Amino acid sequence: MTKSRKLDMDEKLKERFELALCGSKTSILDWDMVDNTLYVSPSWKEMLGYRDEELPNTTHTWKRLVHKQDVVHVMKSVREHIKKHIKVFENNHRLRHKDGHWVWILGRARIIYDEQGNAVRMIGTHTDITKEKELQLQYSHYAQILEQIQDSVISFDMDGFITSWNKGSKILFGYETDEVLGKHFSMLFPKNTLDLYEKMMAELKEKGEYRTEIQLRRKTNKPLYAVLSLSSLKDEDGNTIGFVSYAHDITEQKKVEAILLEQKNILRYQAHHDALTRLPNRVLFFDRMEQSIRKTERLGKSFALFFIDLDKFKHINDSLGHGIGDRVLKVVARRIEETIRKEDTLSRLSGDEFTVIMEDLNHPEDASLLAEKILTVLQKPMYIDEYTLYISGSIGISLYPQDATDADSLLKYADTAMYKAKENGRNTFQFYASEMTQHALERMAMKTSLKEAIEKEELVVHYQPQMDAKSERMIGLEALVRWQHPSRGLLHPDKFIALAEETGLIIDIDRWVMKTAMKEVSHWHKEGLIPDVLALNLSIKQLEGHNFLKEINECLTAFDFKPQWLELEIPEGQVMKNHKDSIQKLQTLNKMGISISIDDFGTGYSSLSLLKRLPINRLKIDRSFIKDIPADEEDMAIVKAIIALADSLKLNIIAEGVETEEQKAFLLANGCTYMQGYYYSRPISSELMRKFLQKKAC
Ligand SMILES: Nc1nc2c(ncn2[C@@H]2O[C@@H]3COP(=O)(O)O[C@H]4[C@@H](O)[C@H](n5cnc6c(=O)[nH]c(N)nc65)O[C@@H]4COP(=O)(O)O[C@H]3[C@H]2O)c(=O)[nH]1
Repeated sequence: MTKSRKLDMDEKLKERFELALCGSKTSILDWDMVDNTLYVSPSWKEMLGYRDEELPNTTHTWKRLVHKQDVVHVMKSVREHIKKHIKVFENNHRLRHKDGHWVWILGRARIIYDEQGNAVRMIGTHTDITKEKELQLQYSHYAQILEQIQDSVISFDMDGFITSWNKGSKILFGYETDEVLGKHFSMLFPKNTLDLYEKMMAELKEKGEYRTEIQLRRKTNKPLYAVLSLSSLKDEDGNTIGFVSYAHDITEQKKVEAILLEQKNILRYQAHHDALTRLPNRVLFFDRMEQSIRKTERLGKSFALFFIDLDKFKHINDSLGHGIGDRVLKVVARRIEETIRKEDTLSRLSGDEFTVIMEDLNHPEDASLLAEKILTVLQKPMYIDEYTLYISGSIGISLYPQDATDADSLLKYADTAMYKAKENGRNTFQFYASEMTQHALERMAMKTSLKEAIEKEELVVHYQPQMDAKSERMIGLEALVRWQHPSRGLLHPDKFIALAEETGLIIDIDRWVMKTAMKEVSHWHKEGLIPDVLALNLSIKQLEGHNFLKEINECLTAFDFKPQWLELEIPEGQVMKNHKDSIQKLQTLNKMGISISIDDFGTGYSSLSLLKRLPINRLKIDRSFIKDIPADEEDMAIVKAIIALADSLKLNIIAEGVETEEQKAFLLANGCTYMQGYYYSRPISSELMRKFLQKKAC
């Protein structure tokens, strides 16, 4: 082959090479080591921002552009390749671009040796790997940052198994990498929070991220609170391939917060409480007043405000000193606190002035009962050191909303009333509206005398017959209590039963009526008279009493009274509030053969389901529905509906308050044959009833 032909071929080969590499980031270099010339393809110069003619094809060109720091290791690699220590030359180095920035190059080449084994030529490629290098550097920086940060960064796969664990995680959780890789991420959560963990993972999977403040678990089990951020890890196509967790330790911050909160609470407590008695002070008192006003207004109820001032407290302070005075105030605070209910608020306004907000007031008289109790506990002797002290208080009471609807006025009025109480001789209470005091005092006097009435046997039982209007035959009699008051004459139950119920005296009254009536009726049976069934009014309080079943059994035995002679009437309004225990008792009584009837039926809105559950034999139509028959069509419709209801529930029915022929006729026409009322007889004394029965027997 001629020399010119060979040169031609070389040129063509180079051209093909150039063509093949065109479009890639790779250029050719051909170093003739004998004459030290360097051929570089135009794309090489282009890669560095130069036109072909701007750079001479000499090794000097490369030397001029290479980074000083890289020259040594490039040349070292070349030498090692020449010596055949490495098969292929491969090296990364930087060349300066015309605009000054550095281009990272991957150089690959091979040495060509002549027959004597001398290196004569080195041919290879230069590839621009700047982007890859930058990415690699960036990645390595991120990896270093991740490794160095103090916070925990953990990744885990879709099934929750840990796939990476940085140094911060070791610090935070105390586990070495090999202790946790492949373990489940949930191991970092306290056992009692695993529910929370499940919820968190569900939300993370749904939304792709989750952030919370949470308690986590260290290897040592020492408390760890962290801000935990979780997010999903995605592949190039956006599919979730796992999750990454970032946890920042806030344990110390939490501790500080807890201390600050405690201090804040202490300061708040101090600002709202009296240091001596630990009761709410004036500030908190007004706050509670506002709350009570809002609540009471919403519920449409009322409350009472008590202003309590100790009588002659100054005297104790002056004569025995403030130390003793303070201890007296503490005792007073404790005694009042133990007397009021939990929902009431006792405050100390100043010195010896206390207030009580008595919530949820049903009757203003309840306030007088509490005032009386407070006065009583205050009067008990106090033993302080060697002293036995007797103190008393004066109480003023104002009522929301009757007296005023704002806190300031209520306090002012209670204060005014308290002064009136002092004027009236101390150790007493006074309502702001003076007629209330009168009323309360009357009721209290009534309560005392009612208590005595039982002991003094001032109560009497009257009986009212119950009739079968079809046959005009007597089917039973209802016992109704009366009070033979020494000064006020014969009092009917409407004057004292409500008070007896409020004070609990109803239990004693009902017990007394039960014994008296059973004894008398049993006697009549024995005499051969036929009183039939005795109906007794039963207060729910009596039914709820622990001994009620025992007491009834004792009466049955003592008076030889057959259970089927007895009927117990429970007012519908009280049945509604009844609970399981009482229903069981009624069932027991019913099984014994005692009848149960619902009194005043139609006034208490009892539900059908309750009626079905109760062991009832009879409904008593309330007399308010009978009163206006036949004038009131609505009442007639109600009575018809009650009769139909009793019919469908297979219950016996009786109407009370029957006074006229028309009422009787209406009831008979509509299927109610049993009646009770003035039409037949008013309630009469036992003496008259006995005569009535005797006449009937003849
Ligand atoms: N206007 C009018 N009234 C009639 C007529 N027929 C009967 N009455 C009255 O209606 C009341 C019927 O008793 P009640 O509904 O059980 O209603 C009773 C009952 O709920 C209660 N009560 C009476 N005695 C006792 C008792 O010993 N214990 C308990 N817990 N409550 C009792 O007091 C309520 C009232 O008793 P009383 O005043 O005796 O009133 C009785 C009776 O006198 C009538 O034709 N016209």
